[in-house]
Amino acid sequence: HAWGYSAENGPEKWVTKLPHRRWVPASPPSTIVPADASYDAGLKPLCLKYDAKDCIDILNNGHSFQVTILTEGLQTDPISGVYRLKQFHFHWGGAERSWLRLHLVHWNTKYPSFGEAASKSDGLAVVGVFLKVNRAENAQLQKVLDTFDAIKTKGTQTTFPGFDPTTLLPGCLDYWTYDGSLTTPPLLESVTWIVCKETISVSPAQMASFRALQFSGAGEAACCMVDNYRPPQPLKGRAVKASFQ
Ligand SMILES: NS(=O)(=O)c1ncc[nH]1
Ligand SMILES: [Zn+2]
Repeated sequence: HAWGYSAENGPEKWVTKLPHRRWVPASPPSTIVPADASYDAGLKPLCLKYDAKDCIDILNNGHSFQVTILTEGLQTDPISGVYRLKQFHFHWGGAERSWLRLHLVHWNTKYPSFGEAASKSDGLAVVGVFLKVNRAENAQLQKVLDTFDAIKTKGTQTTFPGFDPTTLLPGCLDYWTYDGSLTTPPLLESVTWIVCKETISVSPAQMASFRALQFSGAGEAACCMVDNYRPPQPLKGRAVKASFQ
């Protein structure tokens, strides 16, 4: 049966066929990067270019919600080549763990499609941004939250035109980068993780909106969408490089 985040079908049950390198812990930036992160002068600035006209819709897929994009975006240099934004989504904690993470999922356009790229070691690049719960409301993020009534339950979606994902990025794009895997099944080991040092803010009320979404489908017993994240996994000796000193 389908994977999820419950005791029955959650991360402990995600049996992976291949020996997977684990993705590096994505916990609050203060702890995400082990002290052994090393500055790499060869890393160039993260250059994210998206076009608002390419945002098309927003979907509750039963694990998170994702905004699907038509065309490209990312050009950056921990990883040479042009990566195209495919979708972005979030992960967040439950009441006692008020944090959120934004993942902008890109695929390497040297491959014909996301599906092809997803199985290649240089196929995917996910930009991770941490959201910190502060007093300030995030007006850009609110545009995403305003669709939540229409995507409350699994399988619902609505149009979401004209949103520019760069408006969700922090001002400073210093980042850490390391090789890892998708954090959801099939946990493919094809992700170059690019995690921004700087966070963006979200208000407590906005945080509550995320938790009003449901894993469950309409007509099913309501199950709030919280803790939809994979617990941190060990670095397993992989180097984490920093684009900043
Ligand atoms: N959470 S993640 O960014 O690793 C991901 N994207 C697509 C599937 N899983
Ligand atoms: Zn994710």
